[in-house]
Amino acid sequence: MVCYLGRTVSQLATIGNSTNIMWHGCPVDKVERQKLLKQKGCVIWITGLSGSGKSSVACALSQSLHCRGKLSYILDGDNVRHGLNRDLSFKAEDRAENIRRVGEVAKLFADAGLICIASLISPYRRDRDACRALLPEGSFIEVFMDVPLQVCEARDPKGLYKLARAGKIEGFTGIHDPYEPPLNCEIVLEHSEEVCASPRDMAEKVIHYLEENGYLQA
Ligand SMILES: Nc1ncnc2c1ncn2[C@@H]1O[C@H](COP(=O)(O)OS(=O)(=O)O)[C@@H](OP(=O)(O)O)[C@H]1O
Ligand SMILES: Nc1ncnc2c1ncn2[C@@H]1O[C@H](COP(=O)(O)OP(=O)(O)O)[C@@H](O)[C@H]1O
Repeated sequence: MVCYLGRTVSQLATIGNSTNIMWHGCPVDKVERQKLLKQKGCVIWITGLSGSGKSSVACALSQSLHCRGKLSYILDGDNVRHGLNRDLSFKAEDRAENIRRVGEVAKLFADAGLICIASLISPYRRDRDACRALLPEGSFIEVFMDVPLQVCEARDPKGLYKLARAGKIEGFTGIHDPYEPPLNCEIVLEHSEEVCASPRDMAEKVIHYLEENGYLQA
């Protein structure tokens, strides 16, 4: 029987198209990294329509965590599509692959002990739930930007809704393509005529959740 690093070759695995692979552990693990950072790794997944405020809340949250001496990192859909996911379109299957890849990266960041803030439209429940399943129970914190389409379209900072309405963009979320709101997410950030909260106020609601659930301590 062949051994490698004290492991028998029979522990080789096939994952997808990757054959004969073996997971390597290390004495410095997630627990040690969390002690170093004095926080618990997790994924804060911000989902909502284009223009709902995902990036604004993500930035405000990262700033607030930084002021508390906590290390976070933002995976923003727009930004990730400039590099890692530059090969993906907005067809449903490509959006699914976008979310799958970001979910796997977010899982690695959480394992590194980081507070990973993922802000993507991520319109399909099935894709978001698949990301949730990658993480230990409680480590995937889904945040829904509950902002009506009318408000998002009135904001339209990039003019994309206008282009979509003019037929110059096809398959735009909320206009041509669907958005499936979460059915039981951890946090809902509402913005309506009655409830007007700033990105900072919204971020503080997420901070409160993290404090209450012990993520801001090792
Ligand atoms: N067809 C279509 N539908 C929706 N959004 C579009 C589209 N084409 C380009 N954009 C711009 O891409 C940003 C969304 O990228 P995401 O990776 O978050 O989308 S998804 O999760 O894969 O659905 C999104 O950025 P945000 O406005 O910050 O959400 C848009 O500016
Ligand atoms: N809570 C808020 N109240 C008012 N305007 C907001 C709020 N959050 C974001 N905005 C504005 O809405 C627009 C879209 O915000 P953004 O964070 O880019 O949304 P998304 O990332 O979901 O596309 C921007 O012009 C931003 O300044």
